Amino acid sequence: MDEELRAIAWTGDTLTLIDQTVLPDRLEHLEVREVDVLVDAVRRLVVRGAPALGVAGAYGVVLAMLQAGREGWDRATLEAAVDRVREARPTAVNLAVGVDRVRPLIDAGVEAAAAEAGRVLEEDVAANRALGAHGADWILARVARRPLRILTHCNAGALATAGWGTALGVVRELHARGLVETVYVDETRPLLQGSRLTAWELAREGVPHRVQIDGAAPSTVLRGLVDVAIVGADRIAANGDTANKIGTVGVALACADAGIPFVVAAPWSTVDRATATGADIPIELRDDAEVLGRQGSRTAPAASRGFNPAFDVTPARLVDALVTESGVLEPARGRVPGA
Ligand SMILES: CSC[C@H]1O[C@H](OP(=O)(O)O)[C@H](O)[C@@H]1O
Repeated sequence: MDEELRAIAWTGDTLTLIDQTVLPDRLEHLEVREVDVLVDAVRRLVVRGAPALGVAGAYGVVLAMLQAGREGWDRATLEAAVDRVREARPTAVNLAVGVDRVRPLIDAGVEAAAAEAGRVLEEDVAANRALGAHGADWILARVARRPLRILTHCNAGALATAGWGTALGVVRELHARGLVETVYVDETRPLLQGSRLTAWELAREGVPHRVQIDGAAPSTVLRGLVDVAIVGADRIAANGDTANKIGTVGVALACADAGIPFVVAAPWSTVDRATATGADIPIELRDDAEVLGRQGSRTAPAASRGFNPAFDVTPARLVDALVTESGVLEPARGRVPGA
């Protein structure tokens, strides 16, 4: 494996994104200099994952400032453009957090705003490295100090963050210690972030893994084939309820029934104390076509409609560990962010 994987980078006036819609077939980059190109990239999941969206939001403010200077926007036009970035996807709280980190610096100028956005990026990489170690330590202390069989859902890796990853940050740390036997990777329909992105990250680094259909996950857990499940998060409420990719709560229910740890790995930037419970987390409803296919490749009759919530909410009582950069909370035991 060559240099560390970075999904998002800033070079002076351009945000360079790995285009995650064409992985694993092609590694291509999208260079973004305009706000509405970034908004489209967020909505199409060219860039995706809560922490990565936080960085995109932060630099989205800088892009808006630069475009305002090029095109002579007034302040209202600039603020409306920043709002479009902030509202591009509703569930991952990091997008709004990233915008709100940089927006107050609009009057301070592009250099100051870009410097703050750079801090958002580097803070996330540092947080992921730290939470990876905390998560590995917590798991090894509670499961066993031997190579482990892990299950993960969706992609919470370097591609979903500024670098290293959250759930995959814990996996990378365990792998570095020689303590990963295999990773069961849920393919994660409909957009296949697991089979396309997580498997790509693990394969390029030689981490043993097997891709499974989402529907296999509860059975794999209940058959005793998994020692621990580790997932990311898009928004964590004050009571510890956690929004993550659709299909996550099924994994958590199986883990609870099987008595194995269900671990959420996320930086504090994903915790939203202003959201009291999971019932208050906005769940993104995406296009039917992602579920049903489009003309010529439909997976259901033309008369069928789809139902495509992109996230679900796992209640805190099912979250054995919330792994952050400053340590591990245990929501299932009542140790929650808002306590
Ligand atoms: C480290 S956050 C990853 C998180 O974000 C993903 O959602 P999406 O691919 O729609 O941006 C998924 O929920 C992951 O767990």
